[in-house]
Amino acid sequence: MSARVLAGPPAAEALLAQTAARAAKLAKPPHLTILRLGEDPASVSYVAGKDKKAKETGLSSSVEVMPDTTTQEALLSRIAELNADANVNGILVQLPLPSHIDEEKVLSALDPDKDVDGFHPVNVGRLWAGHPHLAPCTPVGVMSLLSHYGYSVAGKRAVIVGRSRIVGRPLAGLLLNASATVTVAHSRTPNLGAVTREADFLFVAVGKAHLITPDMVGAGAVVIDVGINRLEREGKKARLLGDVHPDVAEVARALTPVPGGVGPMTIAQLMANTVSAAEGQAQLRE
Ligand SMILES: Nc1nc(=O)c2c([nH]1)NC[C@@H]1CN(c3ccc(C(=O)N[C@@H](CCC(=O)O)C(=O)O)cc3)C=[N+]21
Repeated sequence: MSARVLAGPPAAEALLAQTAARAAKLAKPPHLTILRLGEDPASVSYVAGKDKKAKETGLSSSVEVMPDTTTQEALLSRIAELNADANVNGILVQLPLPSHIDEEKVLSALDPDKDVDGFHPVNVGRLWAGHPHLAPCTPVGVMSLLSHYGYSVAGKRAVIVGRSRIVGRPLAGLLLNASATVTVAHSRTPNLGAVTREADFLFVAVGKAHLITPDMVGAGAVVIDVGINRLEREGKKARLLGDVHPDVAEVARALTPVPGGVGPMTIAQLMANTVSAAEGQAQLRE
């Protein structure tokens, strides 16, 4: 048996088409401002991808690059200006930030209604209270990938490996809101395989290449691989490896590939969140 491949691009295209239609109904195209500090190559490439996709989706976007020596004070004051600018609907501060900057402070400084990453404590609270407005792009993208391929998690056992702010934690909230029975495993979980084998839906977001091997997956599980591990190669493009070993395809019912699985959904969901932010702001003005 070989698992069904849950490809990201077709699901992302469907979400982008819906998002473009919503954007077109607004008085003007929603605007996303992306702040990037420094020249980390992965950040340069991700930010360029987001900017390009925004424009392809009929949104307006701009990228502001600040030096990696930017002080926290200067960054916070730019964020305050963007918060106050009625022409800016969404703000994204590309992570990771340079080590002299307090990430929590920066993320908490965003206007929660412009926080398209969904990392602000108000948005975390909305998610866990069961009524999300802007929730983190990767986990929301995972939920829409599942529904695109016809899967419902209601009443099913969902196991998440990883408890990050960006993926594990918010995914737990979303799955709970969708009526799954949710377990969050992490680096201190003893006998991880015994926990993951119980999953009907297994989500892995740890950042350890090929952590999940076939013996850790129950027959017929749906496996979502959120890991992106860069394997640098001499003189060649880095190879991307997931957190799930490809041989898991021999036991799982369905599996997302890396690359070409969850990654494209993250970007598509960022566009959807930008439109949601603009819609929310238009309602507040009514
Ligand atoms: N404030 C903030 N918000 C983010 O959402 C955010 C961030 N910072 N920092 C970095 C991570 C990473 N991230 C990805 C987005 C798309 C792909 C993606 O499209 N990946 C492709 C392959 C891309 C490639 O070839 O490198 C794929 O998996 O098929 C991956 C990773 C968003 N992030």
